[in-house]
Amino acid sequence: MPRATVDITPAGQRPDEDPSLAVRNNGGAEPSTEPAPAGRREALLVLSFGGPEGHDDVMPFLENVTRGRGIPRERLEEVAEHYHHFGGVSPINDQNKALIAAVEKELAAAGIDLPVYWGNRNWAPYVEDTWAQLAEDGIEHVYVFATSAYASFSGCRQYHEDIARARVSYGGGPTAEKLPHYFDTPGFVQANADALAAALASLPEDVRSTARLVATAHSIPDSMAAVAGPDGHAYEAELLAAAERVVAEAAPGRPFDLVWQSRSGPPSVPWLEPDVNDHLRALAAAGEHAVVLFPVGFISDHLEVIWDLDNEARETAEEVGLAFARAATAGTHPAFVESVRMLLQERRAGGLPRLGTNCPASCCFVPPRPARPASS
Ligand SMILES: CC1=C(CCC(=O)O)c2cc3nc(cc4[nH]c(cc5[nH]c(cc1n2)c(C)c5CCC(=O)O)c(CCC(=O)O)c4C)C(CCC(=O)O)=C3C
Ligand SMILES: [Fe+2]
Repeated sequence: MPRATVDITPAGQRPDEDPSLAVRNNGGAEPSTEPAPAGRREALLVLSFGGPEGHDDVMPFLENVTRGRGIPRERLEEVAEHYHHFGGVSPINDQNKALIAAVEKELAAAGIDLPVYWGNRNWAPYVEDTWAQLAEDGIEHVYVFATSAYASFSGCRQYHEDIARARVSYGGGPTAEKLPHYFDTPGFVQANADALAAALASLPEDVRSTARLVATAHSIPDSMAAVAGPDGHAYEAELLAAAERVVAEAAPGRPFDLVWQSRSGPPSVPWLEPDVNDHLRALAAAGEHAVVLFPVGFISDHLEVIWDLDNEARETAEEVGLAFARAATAGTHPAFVESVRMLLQERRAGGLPRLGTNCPASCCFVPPRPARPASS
């Protein structure tokens, strides 16, 4: 089922240029430093990407993802094949359910009585439907935990827009605030560091101490990277900071590289480089014997991890003779789950937003592509 679209920002206009848009964009409100008022009915909303649940869902899902974003048809067909390889089912939905179950348990254990809801941008349960449920359940305020740890249009602003679209489609509902970026929380770092250490330990003993550590994240267009975060380029900066902390924890003193995966878009548009596969070839050519990839850019082992790394990158490594291991993502690691609880608690207590890790409601803004006549 393709979802209905609601334009919340006129083409080319930043959401902060028109006060009425700012009101409608309350979901993306500036992070507050007020403590939660006593008696306010609150909830946590896990807001994610969504993924298909079977073969027939794949194309409508991809059309939702890429609507208006100028991704060539051939790329869609290629990506559809990746999903069909897994029965048309993305693992991301089960992973989100597992995260929600773990967070519910964590909150209950800490004596925090707060319901947890789930909504997606691109597939059921759509955030618009979840929003109606929140409103009907009498929830007055929602803390939004987006399943991306970083700044960028795709990982941050677009989630603000999802909230705004849901509010517009319902005609109101709870107020909301997006929890800060969490790439540098101790629990996220610990989860990734434990996974990196385990992946290193899985390599043959003779290459363990020399294996090259390679962090990966989703490539984005250069133009999107340039406007990520309040001063631009925050996506790359935050990824570098996260990878540095993970390596400092798991393999102190060892060098690492940060490279990019899963690029789409037409070849004429520049995206962040180098691509992970090109990088593996370059490492082999430079005489390296082994690599450990750690996809610090993602929080679960969804399709772009299990296909683009476990399949494509592993194959490239084999071709060029590199021993290969891939570290797990944070998933439901207890330290990560604890960090989610702490983010929430900090905010409810009125703690200062963590400096440098909050996007104002207007940042990461990428003007929509101008409408083009449909080509037949
Ligand atoms: C930064 C970033 C994240 C991390 C932040 C976050 O997690 O939000 C992310 C996550 C994800 N991306 C995902 C899937 C896809 N992304 C696509 C397309 C794109 N991603 C982009 C960026 C990112 N993407 C961009 C700039 C595009 C081009 C289109 C556009 O400008 O918007 C396409 C279209 C086909 C293609 O071209 O690949 C698909 C199918 C899935 C679900 C996987 C599953 O099903 O398990 C997840 C979690
Ligand atoms: Fe993506």
